[in-house]
Amino acid sequence: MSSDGRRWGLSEKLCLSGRCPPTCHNRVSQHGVKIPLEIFKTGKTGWGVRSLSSISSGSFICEYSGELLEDKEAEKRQNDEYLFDIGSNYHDEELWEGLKSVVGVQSTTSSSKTMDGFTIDAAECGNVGRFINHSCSPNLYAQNVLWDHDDMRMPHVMLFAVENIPPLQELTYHYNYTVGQVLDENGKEKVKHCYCGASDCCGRLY
Ligand SMILES: C[S@@+](CC[C@H](N)C(=O)[O-])C[C@H]1O[C@@H](n2cnc3c(N)ncnc32)[C@H](O)[C@@H]1O
Repeated sequence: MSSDGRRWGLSEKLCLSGRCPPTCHNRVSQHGVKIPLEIFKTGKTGWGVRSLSSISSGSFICEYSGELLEDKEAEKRQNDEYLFDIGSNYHDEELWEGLKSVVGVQSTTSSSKTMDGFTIDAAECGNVGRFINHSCSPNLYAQNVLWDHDDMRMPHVMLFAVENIPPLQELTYHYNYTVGQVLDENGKEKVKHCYCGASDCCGRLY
């Protein structure tokens, strides 16, 4: 999965100053999973996740947890099914410069151009987030959140509801792959067909 298109959690970044209390509403993703999530067997995409209760738009669902790897280490992994590429091209230098003056924190990186990419691998260790499938018409989105350190290369990846979601509807987010982007060890294009079933499904994850 790739992070292209995701944006930083602006309001949570303001809490980097550490001046807000633990009850601050901007800390919604720091208190763990609050929604009763169920892992279930889907028709075509293996295990998936749904909620036993209704979810309000904007609610925090869960973190995508796993082993944090440098991209070059992740590329060597045989099993790429649970990789989440945090990426580095979401970095918004102008936004960060503005925030630094507001919250008085320093980025540990000087420029987006020098940032190394990181990937989360949930194959061996992870949480419920590793079972959430891709959809071309998703009801969740992934957002980068910084709260316990200020290294922008390795944010927490948090999943939030895009809309009100009724009970038992499968939870999905867009993996943000580009078709043709994933290559095998010989440089040959890898193909993974998409079975999300959305009317606007493009037919491929990558
Ligand atoms: C992070 S795992 C999601 C959980 C997975 N379904 C399982 O059973 O563990 C990602 C993998 O699930 C499958 N998958 C997820 N969404 C899919 C989709 N829309 N179409 C086809 N396969 C999908 C792919 O094999 C993908 O590499």
